Amino acid sequence: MLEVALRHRFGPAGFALEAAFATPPQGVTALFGPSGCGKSTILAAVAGLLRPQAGRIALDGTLLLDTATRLFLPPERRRCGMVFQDARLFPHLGVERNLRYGERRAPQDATGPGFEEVVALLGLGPLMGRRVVQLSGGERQRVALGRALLSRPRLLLMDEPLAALDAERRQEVLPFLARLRDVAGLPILYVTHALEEVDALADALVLLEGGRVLAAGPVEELTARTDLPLARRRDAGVLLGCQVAETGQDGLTRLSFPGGALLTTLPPGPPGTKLRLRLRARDIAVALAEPRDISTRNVLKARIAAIQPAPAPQEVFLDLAIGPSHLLACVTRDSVARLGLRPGLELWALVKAVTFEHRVASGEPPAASAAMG
Ligand SMILES: Nc1ncnc2c1ncn2[C@@H]1O[C@H](COP(=O)(O)OP(=O)(O)OP(=O)(O)O)[C@@H](O)[C@H]1O
Repeated sequence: MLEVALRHRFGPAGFALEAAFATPPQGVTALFGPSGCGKSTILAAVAGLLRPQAGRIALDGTLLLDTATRLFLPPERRRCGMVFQDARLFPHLGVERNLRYGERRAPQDATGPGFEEVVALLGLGPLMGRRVVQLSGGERQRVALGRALLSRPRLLLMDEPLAALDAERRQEVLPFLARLRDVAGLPILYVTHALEEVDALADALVLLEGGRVLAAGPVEELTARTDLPLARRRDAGVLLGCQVAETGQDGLTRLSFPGGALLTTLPPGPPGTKLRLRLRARDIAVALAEPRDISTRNVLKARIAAIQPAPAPQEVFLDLAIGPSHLLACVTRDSVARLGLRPGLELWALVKAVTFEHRVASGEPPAASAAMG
């Protein structure tokens, strides 16, 4: 677990950071927020590249920084692997020698995946004989991930590692990042602007604004809250953990979640594959009676748990309970009045589309949208 508590101001009237959060012991914690909210500053402080005016940082109980006792571990003793937006490989060295550089930085007694294992994990075999200039942006990032992992870090810090890539390349690298997350068994602090990356990779989220933490916790929990900036986005909606139940003869795949099931058109993997669905609040409608003779296949029995304000004054969020699971639907206040919607009311939720993200290291395409209409 990484524990971070920081206070820092750049100059008397400059940007002020005051942030505290803790990450789970393994998996990706995304630092998410608008430009200039302090994400990279936090990463720099954790790496030891910035000495904050006040703070304490501990990794699995070991102090990296404690300004109260003037403890400041230099960057090279923190055992943080870093991956930046640009791969920062040594251009004059080939792929293998870049990777070996990482390996040489690993402490003698450190445990972790070996050279061959990392090469296989990140699909680097075919790149081995190449020079850095002969690599695509996505390939460079994969080598940078390998180099970071081979230094056997205790923590990985990633500063927008996909931001410099086009959409196609991002999709190419995402599954490798997911594999690394699942195999490395380390905490990964991951700075991003892209919700798509949060959906695909993050276990926990730290939402930042103006140098402060607005909220921190499991991604599923934070995406279900209507009081956070995430709810103001067009793609606002809950993330729902699902499992592939079966693929029927009709070619539709049944995904089960606690309390219900959804049908999708895309084949998201063999039975048992775990996925995470983003159910956008704008893609969910409600009906008082079970709708018949409509094209929407995903019609779920639900109960209104709460009605909460939405960003637009003429709209609200319905918090819909389906067994133990919750969805958010965005409807107009006019619909609330016309249908007499109120907490406790049972109704039907019509899910018009889902976006799903693979959560398992599989090498399959990580993200896709499926409309079932
Ligand atoms: N060395 C510095 N001196 C003065 N101000 C700084 C310094 N480094 C960063 N800042 C300011 O601190 C604020 C936070 O910067 P930071 O890079 O942490 O934001 P960010 O959330 O990572 O932004 P982005 O998403 O655009 O990369 C910004 O207003 C920036 O201008």
